[in-house]
Amino acid sequence: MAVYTQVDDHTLSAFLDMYDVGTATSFKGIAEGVENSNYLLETTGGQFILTLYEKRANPADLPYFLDMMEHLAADGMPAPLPIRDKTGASLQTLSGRPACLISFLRGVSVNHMTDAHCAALGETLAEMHNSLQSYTQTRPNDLSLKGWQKLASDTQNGADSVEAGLKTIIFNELEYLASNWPSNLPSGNIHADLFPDNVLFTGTKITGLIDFYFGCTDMLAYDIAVCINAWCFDADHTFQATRAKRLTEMYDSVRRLSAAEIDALPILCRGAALRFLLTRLYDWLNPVKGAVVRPKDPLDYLKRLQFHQSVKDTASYVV
Ligand SMILES: Nc1ncnc2c1ncn2[C@@H]1O[C@H](COP(=O)(O)OP(=O)(O)OP(=O)(O)O)[C@@H](O)[C@H]1O
Ligand SMILES: N[C@@H](CCO)C(=O)O
Repeated sequence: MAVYTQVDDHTLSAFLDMYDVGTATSFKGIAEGVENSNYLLETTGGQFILTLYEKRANPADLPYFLDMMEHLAADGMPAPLPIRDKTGASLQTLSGRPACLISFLRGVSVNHMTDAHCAALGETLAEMHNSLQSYTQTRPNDLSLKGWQKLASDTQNGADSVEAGLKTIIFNELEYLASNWPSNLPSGNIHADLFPDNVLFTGTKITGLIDFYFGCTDMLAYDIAVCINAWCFDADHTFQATRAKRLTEMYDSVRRLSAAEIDALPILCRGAALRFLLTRLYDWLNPVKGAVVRPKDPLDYLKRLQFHQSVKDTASYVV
């Protein structure tokens, strides 16, 4: 359960006094998520999510994430709106942690992804990228090549205990990516972790994009590659080409993909697969003491990586 920091009623009421949101009528910890403590809060003024940022969040990055959400929400995108307190600040301190109140978004995340969900995702992702063109803050992607190299070193002693030969696979892939990683593709601010649990749907309409805490400045097409990995494989790790094609087709209908971006999709998908393989491997080998949440299986992303390595041309991903 992702509630690491408990907030008592007295502390909550003093916190809410700083805002114009009324008084609490319901306050419950949310079980999903692993990074931060999240509460669902209902007040006489509406429904909100209260997040307390835990140790892995770098406080210096929080204004970038919150302003990104605010920019998107102000532009009509289905992103949470950080609520400003009576002094105009959206970042606060609560129970010794940086904390923020954001608007509650309706919708449910899907476990069974369909072509229609992926089409909606492609369209919304492109709209988000277009909107973020006018978001002027930047944040380097610390989970790109350099970050992967560090994670590979940090996990090299344990990798083969998870799967024989995994260490060699990781280092060979890193060498390939380091020599071939694209550098001249259109870039901007991206979500970088738009997994199904971070997208809320009502039917096949997207009503929420959440969890912007890996947001960063990188190649826009890398965000598509993250989504292809997260949305276009079945539970048995079989690639679902039609889903990927609907995703890229609808993306392209909103923001035209250049030939260079399309050509780069196979390598970007390899990089994105390695990113989640490495972070999951690190978490698998370094479980947090007392955590109830089970680490996610790194090998899901080894299978995706191996699929992308086998791809001969971009026809697998685009119409
Ligand atoms: N604005 C929102 N509107 C509705 N529900 C939300 C909102 N923000 C978060 N949630 C709910 O809280 C849960 C956890 O949120 P989030 O994914 O941001 O947490 P996290 O600890 O950063 O998770 P992760 O492990 O995915 O990084 C979500 O799965 C969702 O159920
Ligand atoms: N979405 C990630 C966790 C947060 O980065 C994963 O499934 O591995």
